[in-house]
Amino acid sequence: MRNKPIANVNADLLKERKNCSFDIEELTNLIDGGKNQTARRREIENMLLKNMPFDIIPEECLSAKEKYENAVRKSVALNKIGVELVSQVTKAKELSDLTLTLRRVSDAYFREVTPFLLHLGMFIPTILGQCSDEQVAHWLPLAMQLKIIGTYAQTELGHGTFIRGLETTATYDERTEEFVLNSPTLSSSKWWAGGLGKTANHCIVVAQLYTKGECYGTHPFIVQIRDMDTHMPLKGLKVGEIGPRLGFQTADNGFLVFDNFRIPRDSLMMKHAKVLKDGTYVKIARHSKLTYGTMIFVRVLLVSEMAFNLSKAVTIAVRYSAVRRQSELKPNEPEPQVLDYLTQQHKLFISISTVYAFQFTSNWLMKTYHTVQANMKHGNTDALPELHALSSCLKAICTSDCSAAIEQCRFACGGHGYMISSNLPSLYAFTTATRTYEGDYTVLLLQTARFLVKTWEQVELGNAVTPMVAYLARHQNREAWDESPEGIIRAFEAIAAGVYQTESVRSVSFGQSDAIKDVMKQLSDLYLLYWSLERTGDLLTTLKSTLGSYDGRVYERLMEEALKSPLNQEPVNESFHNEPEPQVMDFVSQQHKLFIGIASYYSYSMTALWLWDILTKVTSELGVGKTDRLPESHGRAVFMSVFNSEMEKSVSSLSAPLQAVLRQLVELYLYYWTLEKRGDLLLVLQSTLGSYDGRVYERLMEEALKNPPNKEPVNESFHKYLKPFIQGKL
Ligand SMILES: CCCCCCCCCC/C=C\CCCCCC(=O)SCCNC(=O)CCNC(=O)[C@H](O)C(C)(C)COP(=O)(O)OP(=O)(O)OC[C@H]1O[C@@H](n2cnc3c(N)ncnc32)[C@H](O)[C@@H]1OP(=O)(O)O
Ligand SMILES: Cc1cc2nc3c(=O)[nH]c(=O)nc-3n(C[C@H](O)[C@H](O)[C@H](O)COP(=O)(O)OP(=O)(O)OC[C@H]3O[C@@H](n4cnc5c(N)ncnc54)[C@H](O)[C@@H]3O)c2cc1C
Repeated sequence: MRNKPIANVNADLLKERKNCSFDIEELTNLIDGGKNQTARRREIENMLLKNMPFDIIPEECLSAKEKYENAVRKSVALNKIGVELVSQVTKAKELSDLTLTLRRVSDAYFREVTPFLLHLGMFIPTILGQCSDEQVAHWLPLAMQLKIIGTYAQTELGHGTFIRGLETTATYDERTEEFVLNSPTLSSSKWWAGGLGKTANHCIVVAQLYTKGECYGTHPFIVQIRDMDTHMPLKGLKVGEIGPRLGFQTADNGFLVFDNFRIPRDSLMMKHAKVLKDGTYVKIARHSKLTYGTMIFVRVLLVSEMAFNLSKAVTIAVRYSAVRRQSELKPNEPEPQVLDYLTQQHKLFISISTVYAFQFTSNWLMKTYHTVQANMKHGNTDALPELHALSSCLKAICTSDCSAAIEQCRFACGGHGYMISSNLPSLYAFTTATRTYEGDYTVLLLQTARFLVKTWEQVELGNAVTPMVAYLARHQNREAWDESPEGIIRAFEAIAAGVYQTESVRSVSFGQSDAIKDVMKQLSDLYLLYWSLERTGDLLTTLKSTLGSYDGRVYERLMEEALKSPLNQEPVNESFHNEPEPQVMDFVSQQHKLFIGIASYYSYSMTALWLWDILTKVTSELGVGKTDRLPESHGRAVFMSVFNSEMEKSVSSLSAPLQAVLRQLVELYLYYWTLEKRGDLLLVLQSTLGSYDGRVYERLMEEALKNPPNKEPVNESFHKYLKPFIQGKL
């Protein structure tokens, strides 16, 4: 059943909806994956609407502590319903649909995120992907029913990207059949894990595994960190909240430090490697990077997360643009809806098509992920490198594009878009973090480049490559392909666009009406055209250069091109008879280049005169050999102040017009360098990362320890909500 129409809807919005060229319900079904899925989603939404507590005071008006407690209160209520619903599900497909629906609907209750995000998004997937069958049988029911609450602690103060550089150690002690966890340095402190600060009582810890005196690299361990009854941190651990951040304010991201903390041998997640009782290390995995599996899974998830978050932002911006009227186009006529401005449409429409590009690609990527997983169950890991490259690339691009597009949506809403209540700032804060976490943007693109370069080598050797990269061979036959980074990136953009094109066409090819097909085709074309224009430079398949041609016929080509110029098609241009061409001096960009040169000349001359006076004094006092080069900013300050004061002294006797010109030059010099060097001018950095002494990790930890949530070992929401929930008494 469709949702009931709401009374008192803005007339402009009603008008826009009336103008829609297709059946909205049909598109809704397409997005949900079918009529039944739409009906099921609405059923769950309605049930949650009836049972979930809403905020009385807006989340953003609460203190950090209250925000966290409020988030726990709502998470517990949501998870109670979620656990109940999950227990009724029998099929894997139903479970994944349900999880997706819960994830989507949960956003109605959290402007920020739930402290359970890592439990659901990484703890459970890691149990599934890294535990042996017996371990899954033990841990999964506890995690699914939220009898335990977990997180994923891989990143440390000193290392996030370079996983092999992690410093936390897990040393096997065969006498007691335990691993001993240690954080040997400050930089080895675990940092960032969501839910770790106050909420989780279990944690997946990634540590360097040592047994019989040998290091076997990083491995995941499942570790209890807090007492199940009192919630107090266990002995041998220091755990807390890392402090305020741009977004994720209710995710209680935490730190964790180990001091000879002992855990049983079977805490090692043993799907891909085991340590026997006597300390013998046994490798099971056929591929050395299978322990990185959860990261691939979350990167795949993030493509759909970006589609969802951008869809919210662009819905907000489009609706508001229909309601908002601004500016007088014609006297005495009503102000137009801002949606009618072409420039506004330019901001919004590409975001709409991007949402569909992401969603279709995400559906396809998830299917690909499951196919590769199924093959790996039978021992075939051949497709893993490509899945890694593909998920890395798509995750990097979609998270980056999504936060940029949300920023555009905010711009499209003018000043009101800056209000927290518009939800656009929170959406931006959430998505901009995704560009960094689960693999930094640049780093992941470099992983993809590495794969492409290797593929390219195979192509050159004439070896077969997978269908997804077969175009590399096609390119090679047609023309000399540019193997520069731009060329590689361009090739991957072509893949992403290709997937979208084929998937969107495939998805709309059955059942759907012509009206929907038309709209989808338009969106698809818009996405392709937009990016073709954005990346015109990358799309030029030859260098298109007279100077860089393969045959080196530089002068011949220059002349050939010159003769093609339309100006050369007539011997005398009509401007000879009519208006003269402007002098280049009249172009502002030319003035920009020249005037600062003139101002600098005066500045240097004045400073030179002044410097000459003091030079002898300085050299005799310090000795020429000992004087260091002046830092750039100091030099610039000298130029400015001398120019300013010396100019004042010298201009007083000059005529008024010349004085005015010279004063303008002083101002130009000062303003130019103020703008050029504004970064250096911010003297008070107020930053843990940018302090003069470089004590980055010490300062991060000092700040974290000052954090109010760390003043009490157990937050009261544990006794009020978490404990009764975990113990089934709520
Ligand atoms: C209500 C319902 C809710 C439902 C859930 C909702 C979910 C919502 C979604 C959000 C979910 C959770 C929030 C997440 C919060 C954030 C969590 C985190 O950030 S966890 C930490 C993540 N950390 C990273 O991603 C680190 C990034 N670094 C790396 O991935 C790697 O270190 C590296 C790839 C950069 C390099 O690794 P390294 O070991 O140094 O590799 P080498 O250079 O030695 O070798 C490269 C070699 O390995 C291949 N490789 C690398 N990675 C993989 C992989 N994952 N799989 C397969 N192969 C891999 C690579 O291709 C090279 O191969 P060669 O053959 O040698 O070329
Ligand atoms: C909101 C949020 C939540 C998080 N949650 C978790 C969590 O739950 N669990 C967890 O374990 N972690 C978590 N993280 C940590 C996250 O995974 C890391 O911050 C991320 O992987 C980036 O690593 P880094 O911080 O070490 O950055 P760095 O690697 O130090 O990056 C700094 C700069 O160096 C560049 N750089 C680094 N290496 C290279 C290279 N090889 N080539 C070129 N450039 C390079 C990067 O591009 C970047 O510009 C979270 C982070 C955030 C922001």
